[in-house]
Amino acid sequence: MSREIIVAAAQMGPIARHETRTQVVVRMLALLEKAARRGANLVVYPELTLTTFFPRWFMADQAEIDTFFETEMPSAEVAPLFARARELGIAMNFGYAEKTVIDGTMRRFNTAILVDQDGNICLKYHKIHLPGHPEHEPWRQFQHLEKRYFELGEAPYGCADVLGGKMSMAICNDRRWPETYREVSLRGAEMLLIGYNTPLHYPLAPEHDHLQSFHNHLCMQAGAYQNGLWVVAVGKAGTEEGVAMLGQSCIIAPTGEIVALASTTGDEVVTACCDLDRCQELRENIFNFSKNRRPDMYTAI
Ligand SMILES: C[C@@H](NC(N)=O)C(=O)O
Repeated sequence: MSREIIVAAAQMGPIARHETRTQVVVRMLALLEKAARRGANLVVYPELTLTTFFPRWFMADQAEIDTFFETEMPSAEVAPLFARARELGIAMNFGYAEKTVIDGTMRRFNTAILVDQDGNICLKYHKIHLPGHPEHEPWRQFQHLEKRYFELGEAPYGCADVLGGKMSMAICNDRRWPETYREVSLRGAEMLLIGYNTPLHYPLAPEHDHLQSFHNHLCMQAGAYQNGLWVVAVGKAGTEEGVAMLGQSCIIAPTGEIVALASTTGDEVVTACCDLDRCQELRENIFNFSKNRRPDMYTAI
């Protein structure tokens, strides 16, 4: 089997609060068709793809909060996306807010799924680094209440065999942590799929606002290179409900080079042919873990 796959980063422009899941799926389908015309085998969408980034609002009413959550996947609204991707033989990754019963308890997670080319969900991930704050903080221009609306994921990063390669997922803030890349790399991942929603304004350190796109690429390019894996990073971009969100969705080679980069902040597909064997360029050389890594010396972690 060929180790080259064509990957599409399907950036989404803003999604308004009033937009329905059905309207969003129409946009996702348009991106899927565009990716298919470019021969894509895998399409990657943003974090919380199906709705606006609702943690920007404080809501006290759980029934209102739950309108942003999915209780089944594929839901009736998302089923046409699954059906079309399966028909085209395309695997996909997207994020959504998940409400699910585990051991008799209602749980809520910021979730990503990997759907294989036959339409089966082969990997699910619950975000483990939840940014923001749990209480209403009116001094902020907008809220970031992920710590209020979601619970921390309790399972480590997973890895699945898809399209002849080993794929892992992470979500948004996870990409800033070096442990994320090392964890998935040690678990064998050759490609890491990341969706994000990143406001350009960071209320805790506004003096860094101008560095958002630099920090975005800095951590992912370093993570790709230091672990010898492909990174596919896809944002929900543009001005969403008055909040400017980072675009710059990209595909990064194991060398750390950006090989595809979105140039708008709207719905846009960028593609790259990714040879999974290129991971060996790093893993057999400078980052040959078994030969050169010194975990016995890293006692602080
Ligand atoms: C602010 C935060 N957003 C997110 N959705 O996790 C990040 O980009 O790190």
